[in-house]
Amino acid sequence: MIKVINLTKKYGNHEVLKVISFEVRKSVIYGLLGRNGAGKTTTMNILTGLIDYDEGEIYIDGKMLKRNNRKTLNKIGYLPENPSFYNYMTAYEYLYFIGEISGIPYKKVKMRVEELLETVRLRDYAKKKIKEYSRGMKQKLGLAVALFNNPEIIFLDEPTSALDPESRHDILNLILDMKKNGKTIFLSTHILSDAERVCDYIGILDNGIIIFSGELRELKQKYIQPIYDITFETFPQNIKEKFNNIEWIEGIKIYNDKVSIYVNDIEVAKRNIIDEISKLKIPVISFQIRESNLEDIFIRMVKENGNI
Ligand SMILES: Nc1ncnc2c1ncn2[C@@H]1O[C@H](COP(=O)(O)OP(=O)(O)OP(=O)(O)O)[C@@H](O)[C@H]1O
Repeated sequence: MIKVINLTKKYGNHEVLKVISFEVRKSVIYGLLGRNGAGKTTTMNILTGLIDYDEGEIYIDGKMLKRNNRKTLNKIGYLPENPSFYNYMTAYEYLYFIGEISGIPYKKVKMRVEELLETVRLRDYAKKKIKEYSRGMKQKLGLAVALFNNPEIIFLDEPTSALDPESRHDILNLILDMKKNGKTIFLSTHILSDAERVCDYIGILDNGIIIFSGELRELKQKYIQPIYDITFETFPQNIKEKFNNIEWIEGIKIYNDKVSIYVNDIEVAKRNIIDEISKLKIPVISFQIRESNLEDIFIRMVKENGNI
């Protein structure tokens, strides 16, 4: 559905996209991951025809984006990171306005507005002024706008960032519904747990290149690694220093009193970990083993790419 070949983009001397290639199949959710400033929004803006690129080729549903702009862009809906609306309008008025500027006959606009309010579950708030909307409601309205022309591909830039957990949950469910309806969804995010929940495919953008593009399942299988999560009663001073030279420990991550120990030889670890922890002489509150999640894998891959 989307094919990007050797795409490059510079701002002055800053090579934001050094050379990136990836493919997105029809009716899947593809998540583009990267740290702040990695070039996610730049990629989105290029793929939605908002900004130009330097070199490379982009195909949307088999048609080259540059040569066939208007026709190709009709297949696309876009929800930018910070959508702006006319805040003095109600959602009804705003969607009617979008219908009018899209050149759709009035009767059809009315039907479409009703449908969309239902789809994004805003019907009960449709007569409220947008300025009174929460961020989550504004995102839903943004989704309705992106869906207005019934596009085949929907681009969502950081759709859940800055939302509270309940609104995030709502938006993720709407994204899953869109996939069920056959849409192809290309989203960018740095909330890795959200990507893990909804994405079938993942692209990791780092230092101007795509260091992985493929199935999330495949990525998790490739990077499967046991991790011990341990919560201590007090901050474990010097744990890094003490555990650094242990061969079967690959890395340690500390968040306050919680420590994650990444292990490369589980059999040796099972026999030795309790011993090593007891040497610290700090009371342990909880102790469990788990497999790596997308966040663990992301950090490891970016580290291997030389950026941490
Ligand atoms: N119009 C511009 N002119 C010059 N530099 C720009 C421009 N837009 C973006 N950049 C730079 O390009 C890099 C990539 O920016 P981009 O917004 O694409 O990153 P991002 O991955 O979306 O980050 P974030 O998660 O913070 O939104 C950044 O270093 C940014 O400062």
